[in-house]
Amino acid sequence: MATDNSAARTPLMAGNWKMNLNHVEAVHLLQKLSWTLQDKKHDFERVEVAVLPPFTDIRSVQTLVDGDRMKIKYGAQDVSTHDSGAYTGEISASMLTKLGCTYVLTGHSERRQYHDETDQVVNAKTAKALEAGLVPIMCVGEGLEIRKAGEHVAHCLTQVDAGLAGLKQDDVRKVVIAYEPVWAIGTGEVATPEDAQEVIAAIRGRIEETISPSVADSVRILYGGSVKMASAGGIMAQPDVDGCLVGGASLQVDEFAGICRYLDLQLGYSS
Ligand SMILES: O=C[C@H](O)COP(=O)(O)O
Repeated sequence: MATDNSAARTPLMAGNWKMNLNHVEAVHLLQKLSWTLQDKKHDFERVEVAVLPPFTDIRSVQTLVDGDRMKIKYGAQDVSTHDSGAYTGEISASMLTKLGCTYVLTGHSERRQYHDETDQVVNAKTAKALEAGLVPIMCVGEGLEIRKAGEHVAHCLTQVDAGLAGLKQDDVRKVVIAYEPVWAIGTGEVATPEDAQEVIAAIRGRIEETISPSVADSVRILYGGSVKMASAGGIMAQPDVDGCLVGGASLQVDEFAGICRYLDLQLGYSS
């Protein structure tokens, strides 16, 4: 087992807006989120907050974040495996860097499922993101059948191994991994905190074994799947969970702000 170094890993709450919000709605939501968190005196050093808008909103988000000197970070939901050229519809990692993105999702289950992204494609996207100076949030997770068969840990570890294949140790240290059981995404079914801890601890253990204990201690591993304000505290209480990747609830400012403020809410500072 890796040493418990959880205190040294800054929790990350990332809101994946998926294919929602036009650029006007995006600006409105982000302004409201920033005001809400500032009103509540959110400490961005203690819990990092990021939003992942659709590509078409990123320029507006950049202008707002820069103009208002917001501490909220942002990123994209996907990236090309190519650098440039005749790849119609693709967006390169360097284009995202130019727009001030910090993060990019790779291997989200909706990309794997609806766009046939293989582990090899996820690996190539993760490598491209790192090359361009982005932080990949690489997603892994099992479907219901795999969970029912009790093969969820092995399945996720295979995805982790393949997604990180060939990366340098120092690059792996920068990667954020998100464990998202597919059966819990957008369904209202939340994995229990213990379910999340089981897989996330196994992922950390695998990185310790195959890469190094120090990298395993540094890598942030998030949980995603129907996270709400009410469930965030229990999930975050698990020693290996370093944050949440939030879908639906990130479109509701009060819910997402509540998730970002899970520490204050645990302590009873609700207003
Ligand atoms: O990227 C986010 C995940 O797919 C979770 O989505 P959800 O919170 O709507 O279940």
